[in-house]
Amino acid sequence: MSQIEAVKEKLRVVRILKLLKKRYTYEELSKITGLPITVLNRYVRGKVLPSTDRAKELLELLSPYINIEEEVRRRIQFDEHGLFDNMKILSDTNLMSLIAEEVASKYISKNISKVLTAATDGIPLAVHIANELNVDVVYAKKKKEVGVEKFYEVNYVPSASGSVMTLYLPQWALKKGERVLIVDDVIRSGETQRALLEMCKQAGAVPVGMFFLISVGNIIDVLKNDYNIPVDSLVRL
Ligand SMILES: O=P(O)(O)OC[C@H]1O[C@H](OP(=O)(O)OP(=O)(O)O)[C@H](O)[C@@H]1O
Repeated sequence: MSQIEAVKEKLRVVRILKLLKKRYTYEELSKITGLPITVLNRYVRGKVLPSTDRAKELLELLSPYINIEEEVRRRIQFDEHGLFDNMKILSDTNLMSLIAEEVASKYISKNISKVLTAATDGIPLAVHIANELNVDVVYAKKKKEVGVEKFYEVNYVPSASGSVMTLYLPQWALKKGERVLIVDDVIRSGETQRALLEMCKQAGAVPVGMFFLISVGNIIDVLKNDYNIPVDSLVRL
């Protein structure tokens, strides 16, 4: 294992502990890990990192207690209009990092050169995944910013609106031949995602896969079928 990989593993353990700390007390975590509360507390507060051996041990001991999908599901609470507050998920940088690590491990060998999303809510997840893949992140916006010379532009009809919208991306942001991972927080009708795929087409870029935190209905299977690329979501509603 390289030094960087070892550090990443240690940071992963700290992230897992931080997440578990939201549901378990230090006493409970101490029983699970066999480590004193003071030691666990120092890890959680980022004061020290576990040794390489201890990080491995902790990963094994803690894995049965961690279920990222459940963690996301637990935060989805629908209101009377059938909507939910996704900021309960997107605001948790620790959770986002853990999810991004999993997604990146699937795509790390796929030579991704850009992560592409649509503003606004796709951005936090896209940044975390791009960071893990060590590539840049670009996002299409719903308005034309001044100061940009040329845009890719795609019209689409978002499910809820019933009116035509346009997504804009500066042309410098996506180049011919680039290998693109498309991500977003939620996919419902898939219209936003089809617009992003169309943007890749305009640029001559290659969509390599798609990942969503939450998908509604069977849209994942529809896109997989239509585009013949891996399409996954962490939580299916
Ligand atoms: O699959 P679809 O039916 O296209 O819906 C999914 C899109 O809807 C949400 O964005 P929204 O357009 O609400 O914009 P926002 O991120 O600025 O809230 C979400 O972030 C996705 O981009």
